[in-house]
Amino acid sequence: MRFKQDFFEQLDGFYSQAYPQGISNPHWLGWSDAAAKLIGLDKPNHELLMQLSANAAAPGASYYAQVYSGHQFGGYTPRLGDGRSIILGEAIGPDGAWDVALKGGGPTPYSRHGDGRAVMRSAVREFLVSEALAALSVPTTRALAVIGSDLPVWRESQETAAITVRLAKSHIRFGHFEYFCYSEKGAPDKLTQLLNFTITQHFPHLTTDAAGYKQWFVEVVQLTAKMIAHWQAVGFAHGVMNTDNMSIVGDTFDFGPFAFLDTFKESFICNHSDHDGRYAFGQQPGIGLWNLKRLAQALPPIIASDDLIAALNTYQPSLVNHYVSLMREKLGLSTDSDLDNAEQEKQDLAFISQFTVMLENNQLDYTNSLRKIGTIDISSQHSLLRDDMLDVHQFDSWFQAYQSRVGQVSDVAAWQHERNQHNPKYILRNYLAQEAIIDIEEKADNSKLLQLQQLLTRPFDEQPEMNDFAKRPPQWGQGLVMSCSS
Ligand SMILES: Nc1ncnc2c1ncn2[C@@H]1O[C@H](COP(=O)(O)OP(=O)(O)OP(=O)(O)O)[C@@H](O)[C@H]1O
Ligand SMILES: [Mg+2]
Repeated sequence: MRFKQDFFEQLDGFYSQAYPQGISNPHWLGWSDAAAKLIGLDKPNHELLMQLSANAAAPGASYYAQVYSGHQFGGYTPRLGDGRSIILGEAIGPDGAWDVALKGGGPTPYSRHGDGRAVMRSAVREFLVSEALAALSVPTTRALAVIGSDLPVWRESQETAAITVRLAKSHIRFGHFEYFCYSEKGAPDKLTQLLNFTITQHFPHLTTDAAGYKQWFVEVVQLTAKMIAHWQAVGFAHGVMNTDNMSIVGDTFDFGPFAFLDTFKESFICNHSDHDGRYAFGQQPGIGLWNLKRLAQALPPIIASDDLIAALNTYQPSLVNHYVSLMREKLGLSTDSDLDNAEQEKQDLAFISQFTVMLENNQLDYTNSLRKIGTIDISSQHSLLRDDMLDVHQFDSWFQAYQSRVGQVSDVAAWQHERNQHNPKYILRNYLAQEAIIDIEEKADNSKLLQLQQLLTRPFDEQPEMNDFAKRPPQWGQGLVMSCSS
């Protein structure tokens, strides 16, 4: 790894030095070749294992923990900071630099009462889902590796520690801006310094002046809208959308109790601690806006309020626009119609919503139902999807509208093939991750993890020998809810 240290060198006062502490008996549980490529690495080796398990120093690394705050479940916590994630620096790759962080690397000055560690089950889940989302083209942080150990850690019971090696274009969160607005004296200076750094590093096409700041916030709003549109389209519930888990570059960030939908359910809650459903699947678009408003509230010292409000007003149309275009690809709704764009979008959104309501009413699996679109011959009344319906009348009337919206399809096989490029066959279902974790826990066997990882790097490919991984969860794996004690 070849590092630069821009954050460390330019933002003194925005972090604390924090050295990771090694874990005993480190061993690779998983390694991502695709993530490795991003920072110019090839295959894992012993030297890297020692460095990334913090048993040896990584040449050129600085080791620091950033300070930030955040709104957690609606309430403001004035100081959080990296309590269990230690950044080595920005590793230089062929197409840009990536922060390398050891998540679970040991205590930092921000650990409060925590031990700075991550348990194996949560480290494995973060590793798998980062790479799975990337393969689905969802904007996300990446995971280079997950490293197991025999270091005991205590949660509800004794578990073992692991480290996820996270790669992020940036670790700057909405909460960084909140912290320097509310907690630091002379906030405008610090906020300006942070914003100038953010723009120079991550929005280099913008200028670091009033015009650039204004446009920057518009872009943050739109990147966030785009990320959440992807979540809604792919059926991903994040679970902990606190402002300290919202990345300033619009990447999915911090994987705790996340879940992909099995059965489609707007009110699906994946986080055991989320009693009111604040972060339920269907709430995510609204929470995205709520979080952007909290970010905007921290910015008036440096950006005019009118400009912030104008940018926030672009959120909803931008999210709808991205969501509808992703769903059009899934359903095969072409856009060369006589209607004007806005009217077509409105009609399509209503049509898509009828589709998801129908899935919910019929208690159908979201991913598998969409995948069946790729088996439909639009000129035929019969389909595998129809066979799944409890209420065929509702389906038939929806299908009639679908037929007229899709129109003539001259090459059915090509149309179906195209749908399969947008509707994954395989997602990281919670029960699959759980099976991989149980094998590691009980048999020290990571082969299921490796198999899953391989499978999920090609989620759109048929891979018929892996059919079992596309099945709905067995009884024990339905509606698994994860706790935050990770
Ligand atoms: N075991 C732990 N030890 C110390 N601090 C912790 C621990 N678990 C969580 N924290 C801290 O509590 C806060 C909220 O935790 P949260 O689960 O959102 O983040 P995280 O998963 O630890 O890390 P990140 O947001 O970097 O992915 C963060 O400041 C985090 O560093
Ligand atoms: Mg977090």
